[in-house]
Amino acid sequence: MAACTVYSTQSLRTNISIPTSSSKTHVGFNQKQVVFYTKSNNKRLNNTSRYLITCKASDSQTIVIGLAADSGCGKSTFMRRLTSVFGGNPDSNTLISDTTTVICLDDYHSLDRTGRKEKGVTALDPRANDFDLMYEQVKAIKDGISVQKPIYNHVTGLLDPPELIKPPKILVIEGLHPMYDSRVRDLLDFSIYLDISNEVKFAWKIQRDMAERGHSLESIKASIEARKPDFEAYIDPQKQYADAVIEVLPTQLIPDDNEGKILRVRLIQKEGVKYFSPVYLFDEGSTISWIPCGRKLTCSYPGIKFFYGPESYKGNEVSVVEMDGQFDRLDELIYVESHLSNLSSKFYGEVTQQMLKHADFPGSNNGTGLFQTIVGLKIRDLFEQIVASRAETPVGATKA
Ligand SMILES: Nc1ncnc2c1ncn2[C@@H]1O[C@H](COP(=O)(O)OP(=O)(O)OP(=O)(O)O)[C@@H](O)[C@H]1O
Ligand SMILES: O=C(CO)[C@H](O)[C@H](O)COP(=O)(O)O
Repeated sequence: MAACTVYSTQSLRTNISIPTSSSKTHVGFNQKQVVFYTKSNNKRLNNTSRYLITCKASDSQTIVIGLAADSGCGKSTFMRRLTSVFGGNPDSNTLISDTTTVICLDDYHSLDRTGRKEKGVTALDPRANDFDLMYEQVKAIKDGISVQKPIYNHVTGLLDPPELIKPPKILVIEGLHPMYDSRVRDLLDFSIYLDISNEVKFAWKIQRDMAERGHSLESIKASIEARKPDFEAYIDPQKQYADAVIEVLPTQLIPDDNEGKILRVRLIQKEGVKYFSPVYLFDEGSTISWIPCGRKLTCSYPGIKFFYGPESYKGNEVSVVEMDGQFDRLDELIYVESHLSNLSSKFYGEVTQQMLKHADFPGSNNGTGLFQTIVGLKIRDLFEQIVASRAETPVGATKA
């Protein structure tokens, strides 16, 4: 239950307050109203109009983060970095730390694998997903109410019996459609889109699905092609709504490179988002190109190039930090970190420390790992700011 203070309306000015669990009553919540029960026999009390309930939202509201990307685009890797920033265990299967719970939106597939096949729709098609249930459950969790969430089983292609999800401090909803439905989108306190270009997606898919899942090159190509129209219609447009986009492109340092190993990664940060202040290089608002290679940073061919500047993105004002190339020595990242500002780190060198801690994660030697780590710190900062602001102002005042 949320920690709420119950005031008698007649005696507000005389400062008489009844705590949430007084000797005679305790307070319950359903989705619409506050309900009083007697303690002795848990009987509902109807005549509660004399009371005014004031709840501090910090105690009762979950912060919701949306992470959108196509399958195989690094969502799990990003979640492991985020969990680690919050002090959780990034190697746990459930990715649940004391603070964060991650829900994979595949669990809201309304059609199982056979159902999709019969109807001739992909999992990316909104018709294969239950947005009403997604909205109701995310809203309930945000309001502090536990839900029985369905589970989509990727091994069997069927829906398993549901599992209980209790409201955490931070809920991350990750998957194909966190920003597709406007009702769900409006519940998000912050949103991220991982935008992996087709060339790079292909290289990653081959690496994973051939090496780890035994798929053939032809089948991987066919699956990417089959998903393309729905990806473009339903997934890609969500990036216009994202507060931060991590865009992953082939390098520009090697002319006509098509290996997809060296990456140019752009962190696109929306301006004017509450509790989110974009990271910048050297001088906020300026436009800068920087090649840090030299005495303080070892760079083998083709080197490393940074860029920072303002841009317009999908009709929004954004600022972009870009890194092309990869680090030879990860400990030297501290040199780059010292030139970045507004990182929301707790101490000098925290970004480098996080990157070194997970040096074995994919992308740790390039901009994907660097920017995922920075966005993780930004989410922690956003969370701390929201909690602090709620602690200052009790935002809910309800007459029962
Ligand atoms: N930054 C990266 N650099 C290189 N390869 C990467 C990177 N991120 C992910 N990959 C590759 O892509 C694969 C998929 O990554 P990950 O499991 O994090 O993606 P996902 O979006 O969670 O996938 P799915 O939705 O299919 O479970 C990894 O096994 C790895 O091969
Ligand atoms: O795009 C996806 C998100 O992960 C999957 O393809 C979708 O969830 C369907 O899963 P499966 O192929 O295991 O039936």
